[in-house]
Amino acid sequence: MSQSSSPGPRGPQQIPVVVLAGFLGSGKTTLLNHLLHRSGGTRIGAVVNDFGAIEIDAMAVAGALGDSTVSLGNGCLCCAVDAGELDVYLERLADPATGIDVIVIEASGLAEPQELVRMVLASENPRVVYGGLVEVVDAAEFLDTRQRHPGIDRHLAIADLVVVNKVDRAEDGERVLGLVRSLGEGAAVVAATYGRIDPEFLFDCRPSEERVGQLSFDDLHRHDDVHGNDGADPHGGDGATGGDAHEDHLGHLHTAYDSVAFVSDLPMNPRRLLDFLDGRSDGLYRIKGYVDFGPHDTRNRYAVHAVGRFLRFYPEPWAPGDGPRLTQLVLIGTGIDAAALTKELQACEDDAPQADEHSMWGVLRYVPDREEPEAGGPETSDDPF
Ligand SMILES: Nc1nc2c(ncn2[C@@H]2O[C@H](COP(=O)(O)OP(=O)(O)OP(=O)(O)O)[C@@H](O)[C@H]2O)c(=O)[nH]1
Repeated sequence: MSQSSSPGPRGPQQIPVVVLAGFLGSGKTTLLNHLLHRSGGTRIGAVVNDFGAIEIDAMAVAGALGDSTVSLGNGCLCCAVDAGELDVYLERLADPATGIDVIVIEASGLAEPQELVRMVLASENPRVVYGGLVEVVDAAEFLDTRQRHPGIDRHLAIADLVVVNKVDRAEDGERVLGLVRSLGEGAAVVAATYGRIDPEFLFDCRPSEERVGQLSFDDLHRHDDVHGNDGADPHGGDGATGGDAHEDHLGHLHTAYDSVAFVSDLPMNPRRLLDFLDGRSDGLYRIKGYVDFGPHDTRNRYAVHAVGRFLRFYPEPWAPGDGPRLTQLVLIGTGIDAAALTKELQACEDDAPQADEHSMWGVLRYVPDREEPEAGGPETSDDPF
């Protein structure tokens, strides 16, 4: 491999840029929040990329980061943003005045990691250096996801560190770990729940001088055949956010997915929303956002996460600075009908002034025990890291 394909050793003033990738809902935001809470004196800057039109992930990390986070919404970073645009953000975060020690790019769950690596390597900013690729795997969903998208193997093959997350939910965590190890081609593999890994893993996951993850020089300079073919119909979906199958990113995961953004200033009826969620199709793989149940719970908004058949609500008190009380949801899936979904969600709106008794029971069934941290929330104090 040509030496010119690899970043040189980190200079004294250089800030590593770590790419944090992984399929939809695997736990990237949860891991990023863990790092933010547990990184001690290390100051982390984050670039958060949302697939949907509402920047839910950025909302989930912004509280912890303030001005150290920049958000690149509405489309996969791998295609929607060019290297020059990313450079502007890296420049801002790498400014010595920010005091940032490491930058983490949280990719959307449908981004192609090799494209992101390429973009970081293309950065002309002498203050940043590529810091490695971390892939988060959802141990509970991995076997199914891999069946639908065999191209995912390729993502693991170029990773420097693979975090096999959600081992608490996996039926056979050991099998998934073994499989990931065999696909990781030398990457460090670490099991985790709620992304709780030792931050040292990440900040030390810089590749050696000889390699950029498992990417070869040719991989990095060839656009055509590095994407792998996952068998998904690149023209699937109705052409919303993810449907623009451009020649350059034909075969990218996101070309088979569409997203729908739903915003409402009317409260949602909890029973109707639950019926909607319980009846969601398998193609509707990921839902995330915040729900206002109005009179059914005037004190809290509810962060909602659906990943495959997994569903959770996380109540969080409304804060005075939250602005108008809105429901904001992003729905991501294959073969979804945006207009029909919007209509179904509109049918969940409810401006009745009073809550009926027990209306929240269905929702509360999906509120986790206290020890489960919310994707954007604080962690329990007995975390090992
Ligand atoms: N049971 C369990 N749930 C987890 C774990 N890690 C994350 N979750 C939950 O999984 C859901 C999705 O987590 P996120 O961190 O938002 O996932 P993500 O990869 O950022 O999602 P996208 O950005 O949409 O791709 C949330 O409800 C998390 O609380 C885990 O180890 N175990």
